[in-house]
Amino acid sequence: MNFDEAEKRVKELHELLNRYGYEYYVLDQPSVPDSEYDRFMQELISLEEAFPELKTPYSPTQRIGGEVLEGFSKVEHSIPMQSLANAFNEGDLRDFDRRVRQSFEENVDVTYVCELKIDGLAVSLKYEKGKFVQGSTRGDGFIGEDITANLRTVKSIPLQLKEDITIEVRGEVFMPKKSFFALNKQREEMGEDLFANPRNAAAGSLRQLDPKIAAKRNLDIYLYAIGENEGKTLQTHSDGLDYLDSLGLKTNKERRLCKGIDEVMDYIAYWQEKRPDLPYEIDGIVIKVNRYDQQTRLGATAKSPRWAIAYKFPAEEVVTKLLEIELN
Ligand SMILES: NC(=O)c1cnc(OC2CCCC2)nc1N
Repeated sequence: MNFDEAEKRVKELHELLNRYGYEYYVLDQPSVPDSEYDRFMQELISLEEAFPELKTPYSPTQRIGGEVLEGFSKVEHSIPMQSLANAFNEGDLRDFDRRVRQSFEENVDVTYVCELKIDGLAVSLKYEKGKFVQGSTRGDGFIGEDITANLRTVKSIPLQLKEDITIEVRGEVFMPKKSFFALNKQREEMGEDLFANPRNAAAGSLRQLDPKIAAKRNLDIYLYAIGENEGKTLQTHSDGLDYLDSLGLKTNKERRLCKGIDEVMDYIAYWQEKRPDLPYEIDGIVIKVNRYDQQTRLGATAKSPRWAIAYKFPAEEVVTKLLEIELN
């Protein structure tokens, strides 16, 4: 095979492997057996060995970096990553809804987007012309740490978007419950300290200086906000999440548009009940005003947006928590 044929085949394999990876890790609906994916990956590795100039940082073979980092450099968030104010009961939620509605002329309808509050680590992902170029932790909301090498190992984070646009997105990296229990079982057998919960396990994994360790931790992600966006102009948060889906980014499908606070209450009651059946941990529900123009009107305090609030589930009884761990 000459260089031109190899170049053409490498491009085909990038597209195939990115598509199969997306189906498997983002949609959870693989269209081919793992053996076919592995065969194409092996073919790409061989071609990159035979033609090194065809190996690019965006190749699916390059998810797991080589070197162990000395440390993490700092990253400034051009748009601060805000934190959420908390609500602990129905009264807090109705107060929030009243404050929102009173900020507008009488009887304007406010639609909310309700999302599961993933209990993980908030991160920012930057894509330039469709390529994943930088990932960072939230840090203090203004300055975070560059953990690009570790985030590249998260299989549900695409190295290449379906559109060649420049966009910054935010989301939560988490460790599924099953992976958490398996990791702690392994650490127990090795006489190592156990992680207290999946959130700590995810945070500890992303703090590893060696990407090969992060790569073994089965981390996953749900994106839930857009920062800088040179792509499509959007009117609502719900459209924003659908846009992220269209780019090949992973969003949580349990989100729901709620017309008014009573529907929000129904959604919360449903998930308070169904929460133990989820394959990942959530610590509450995030409620956001859907229309971006209404979000802008509401603005933010020094720390948190006035157009969103986190309803926190009451801390579970330790007994049920331990039982849950045993039963899973
Ligand atoms: N842990 C979560 O699942 C989560 C956290 N934060 C947000 O939204 C913040 C981001 C921008 C202002 C509100 N949404 C979420 N789903």
